[in-house]
Amino acid sequence: MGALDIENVGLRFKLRGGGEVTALSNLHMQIPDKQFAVIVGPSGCGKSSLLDLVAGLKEASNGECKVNGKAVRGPGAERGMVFQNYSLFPWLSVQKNVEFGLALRNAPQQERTEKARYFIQAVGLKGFEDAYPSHLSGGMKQRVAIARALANDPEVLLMDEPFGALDSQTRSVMQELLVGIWEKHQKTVLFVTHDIDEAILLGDVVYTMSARPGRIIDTISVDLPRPRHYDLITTPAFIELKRRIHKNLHHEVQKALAESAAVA
Ligand SMILES: Nc1ncnc2c1ncn2[C@@H]1O[C@H](COP(=O)(O)OP(=O)(O)OP(=O)(O)O)[C@@H](O)[C@H]1O
Repeated sequence: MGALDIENVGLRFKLRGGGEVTALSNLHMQIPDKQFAVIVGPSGCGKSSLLDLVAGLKEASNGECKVNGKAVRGPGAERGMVFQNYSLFPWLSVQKNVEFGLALRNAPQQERTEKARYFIQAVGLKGFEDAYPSHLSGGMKQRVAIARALANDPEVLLMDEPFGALDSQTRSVMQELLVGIWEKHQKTVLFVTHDIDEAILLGDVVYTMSARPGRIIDTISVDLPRPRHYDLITTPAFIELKRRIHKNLHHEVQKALAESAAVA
């Protein structure tokens, strides 16, 4: 079970020189168990902040995030996070990076070894168990980060632009890998991206956020059949979804630019 409720969430940051920034306001989302939910939004609208709130890395100024009805009060093993910059421990091997969450939970060594091996294989890195992050490509590092999150057996996988730093070919392979893992392991996924094609190719639902303060302004169910191959992006159904998301985003980016011009 990994249902996620985001109820009337607001987030404000106090600024050092006085005043505050409202990053999120009146944000509502209801993500059912096992759904692949994608968020797109203009830069600075609060997407990372929202994931941090669900991960328990930040605290909401008002409202609440709930996992299976239980309010988030801090980080927890039922939520796994994957960041754009991989966030691997450079001094640990692939095997030890993937074991990390299990070690934190004092899982027996045999369980750590077996689970890590299983997920290293699942992300296609068998044979690289003893390698260190500095010897891996970006795509390989992100596979390790995904294996590390999965080894901890989270119910909800939070992914903050995980493929943003990868070239388009690697990105497309990683998208297929992730969907395969999601279908097999039945996780709830909350995935942030700037890439509209990626959002539609991956998501059951695509949420569009407004310019800051971020809230959900559009929710689109993507009813395209799976598996979704890249060829799909030239079909009329795909183009129609893309047009709708693009139009909303364009409007929000214009709004954000107009606001910053007014402040300047
Ligand atoms: N610690 C902080 N103090 C003040 N403002 C902050 C702080 N952290 C984030 N912000 C502001 O809150 C807003 C939301 O930031 P956030 O990083 O969540 O946006 P984002 O949508 O993920 O951006 P991007 O797409 O560019 O990664 C931004 O305007 C940012 O400048």
